Amino acid sequence: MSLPGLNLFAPGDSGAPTARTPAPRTDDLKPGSEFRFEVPFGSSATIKLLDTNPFSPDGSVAPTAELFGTELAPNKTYTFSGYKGAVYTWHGCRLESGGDFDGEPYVGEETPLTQHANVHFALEGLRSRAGAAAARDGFGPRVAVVGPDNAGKTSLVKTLAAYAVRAGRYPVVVNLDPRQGLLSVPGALTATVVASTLDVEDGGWGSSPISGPNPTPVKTPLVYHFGLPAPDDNARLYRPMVTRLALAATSRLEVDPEVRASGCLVDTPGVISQGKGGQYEHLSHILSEFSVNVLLVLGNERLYNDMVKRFGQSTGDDAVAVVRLPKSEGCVDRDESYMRQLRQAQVRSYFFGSRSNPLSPHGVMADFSVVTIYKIVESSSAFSFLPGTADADAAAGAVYEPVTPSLMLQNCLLAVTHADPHESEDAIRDAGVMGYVWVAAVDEAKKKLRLLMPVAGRVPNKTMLLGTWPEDVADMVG
Ligand SMILES: Nc1ncnc2c1ncn2[C@@H]1O[C@H](COP(=O)(O)OP(=O)(O)OP(=O)(O)O)[C@@H](O)[C@H]1O
Repeated sequence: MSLPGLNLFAPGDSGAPTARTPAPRTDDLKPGSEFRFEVPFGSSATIKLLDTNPFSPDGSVAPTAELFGTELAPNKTYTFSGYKGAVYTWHGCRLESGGDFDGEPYVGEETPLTQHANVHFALEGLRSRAGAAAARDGFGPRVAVVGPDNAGKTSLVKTLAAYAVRAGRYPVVVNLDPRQGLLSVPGALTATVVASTLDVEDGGWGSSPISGPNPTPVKTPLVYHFGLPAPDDNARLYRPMVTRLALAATSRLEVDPEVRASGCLVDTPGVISQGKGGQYEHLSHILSEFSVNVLLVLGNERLYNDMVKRFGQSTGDDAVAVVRLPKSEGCVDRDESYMRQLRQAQVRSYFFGSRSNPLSPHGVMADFSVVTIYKIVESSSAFSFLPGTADADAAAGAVYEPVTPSLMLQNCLLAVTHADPHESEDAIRDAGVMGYVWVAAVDEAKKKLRLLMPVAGRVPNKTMLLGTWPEDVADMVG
């Protein structure tokens, strides 16, 4: 399905077993245990749930297994590449696995899944109450997950979203962490109504509609492009974007009673849980904009105490239930080289899809004169909600600067917004993203850009944004 000459996957990532592939192994998982595994980028490994439960000799209990809340189908082979995760079983199961794992997979018996399931059932209680009160504008739980980097926040959000979908709910899942994308590229902040099964293999969420058929129903995220790695890299941009996403999420909750009763699940960046240099201000902004009433704190006892002191004291409609959950023993620290590969893989899969759902991007030529590009400016100046700060904002400078196309754009990702060319900064910021293009080549002599677009057609006459995050992705087109 790919265009001739385009590399569909990274070199070595063909999906075929390599020469050093060890023989398949089988593992019997006791009820309540999980199979933890890591697969490097450029390799692949498979996992299959066998149709037999060694812990139910009379066959009365069917084997079950799930990956971050989404059930595996028996006898189906799932293929993973550049992945770290765990298959959990409630009732016991036998797994067959093979391929190029990073180290030996192992079975862990200490998992916090029971607590996570209890949180799900508590949220279900709130949703049922909200559903019963839907005629009276009952809102389901608005949940935010906080904790340091690699504490398992995204995994918890994924698990709770998957359980909610299995219970017939339609939660709005919000990603406020620009370090990695959720149904979009890194640098994007997104809100998505998750109404269908999550995809087990492709990063665990599924895909957004771009082109071609899809094995799992697509999800349509609302996207704003922040384009920098951390909220503090431009708080004057981050906070209004959070407000904008919260408005969009709230209006979605308002118009649809089923979404309203399901509530929302908000994933936050680890850095804002550090409490240093006003980081809690970001958190407090997120909680108030999304009217969060359930705050899940992962791992850290000090953070939990801070959260209770700061947010757990209010009563009545503003009350926030602060709940501490243990960090999973399985959570793995991801080093910078892994994170970089993950970002690059997310950008590649935006254009080329995945092994199970390949996509066909299109190359187009565009004149320098038909593109309007702004660079997202890094700025450490603080954001303030105090009155009379317009002058301070003006003194802090622009958040977007016009860019004249040049070789510097080569290999860069550009966010195509809904804003017309030369609209105001606020209009561009609030416009949302219609899609992304990647700059394959720049011909300064002929004043032309060669762009890779996910769909065929002309380059939209809209404002494009260039951030420093994610970094350039080279060699996407062979
Ligand atoms: N039980 C588990 N077993 C194996 N791997 C796991 C488990 N739980 C989470 N992981 C993996 O650990 C890594 C970190 O988890 P996760 O992304 O959920 O953390 P996070 O708090 O969202 O991190 P960050 O804030 O840095 O994005 C991920 O690669 C995830 O797939």
